[in-house]
Amino acid sequence: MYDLSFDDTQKIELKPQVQARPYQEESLSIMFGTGRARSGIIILPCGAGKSLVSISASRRICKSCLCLATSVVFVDQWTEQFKRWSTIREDEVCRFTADDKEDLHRNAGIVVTTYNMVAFGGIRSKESEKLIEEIRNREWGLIMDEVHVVPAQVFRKVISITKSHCKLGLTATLVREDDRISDLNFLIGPKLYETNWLDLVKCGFIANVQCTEVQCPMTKEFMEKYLKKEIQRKSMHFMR
Ligand SMILES: Nc1ncnc2c1ncn2[C@@H]1O[C@H](COP(=O)(O)OP(=O)(O)OP(=O)(O)O)[C@@H](O)[C@H]1O
Repeated sequence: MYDLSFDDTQKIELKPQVQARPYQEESLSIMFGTGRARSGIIILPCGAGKSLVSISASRRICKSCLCLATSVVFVDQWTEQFKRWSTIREDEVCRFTADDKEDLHRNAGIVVTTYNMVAFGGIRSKESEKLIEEIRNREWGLIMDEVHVVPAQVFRKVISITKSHCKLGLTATLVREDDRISDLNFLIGPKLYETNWLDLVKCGFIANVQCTEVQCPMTKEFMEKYLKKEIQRKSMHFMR
C-alpha cells in the first residue's frame, strides 16, 4: 500500500468527455479505494480497455509513470493512448526506444518504453545511458503491460532497476508458459481485479467471439522451420 497524499507532481487529467465503464471504475476503486494505491494486477479481456484503466491509474498515482510495453509497436500505441484519453501535453510523454530517446519532462511525466530497453545489459549509447540514469534516479508509478509474457529474468531486472512504490500489472490472462506466474505475485502484487469476458460480451462492451478450427497445409518454408524447432525441442528434453 502506498500513501498518495504526499504526491502532487503529476497533473494528468482525462478529457472531459471520457467516461470510464462500470468495470473499469470498479477495478480502479479496488486499486485506489482506501486513498492509498495498492500494487497488483488487473486482468481484463482483450479489447476491454486496459489502456484507459492504466491512464486513469497514472492520473491517480500523481507522479511520473513509467509505462512498460513488450515491443516498440506497443510503445507507439501507448503514447497515442495517453494523448487520446488525457489532456497530457506532447512534451510530457517521452518515448524511450532504440530509435527515439526523447527528453524526460523536468518535473513529472510519462515515459513509455519496452521492458528490454530498461533491462538491457550491454553497452548503451550516451543518450540511452543518460535516460536510464534518470529512470534509475526518479521514483515511478509503474504500469506494466502484458505481464504474463515478459521473461522472468527481464522482469526481475526491470523491477530491480526502477524505484517504485506503486506497480500496476495488466494482462488478459494470468497464464504463463514458463510456469512463473507466482513470481508476479511478489514482484508486482496480488490479483486486484478480474472480470468475466462473457459478462462484458453480454453488456455489449466487447465483441462476441466465435472459435472455429480451420486446418490447412503448411507451406514448405514454414514446415522446414517447424521441423527444425521440433528437433531442437526434443533434444533439449533429452539433455535434461
Ligand atoms: N470507457 C470507454 N469509453 C469508450 N470506449 C472505450 C472505453 N474503454 C475502452 N474503450 C474502447 O475499447 C477499445 C479497446 O480498448 P483498449 O485497446 O484499451 O483495450 P485493451 O484491453 O488494451 O485490449 P488489448 O488487450 O487487445 O490490448 C478501444 O477502441 C477503446 O476506444
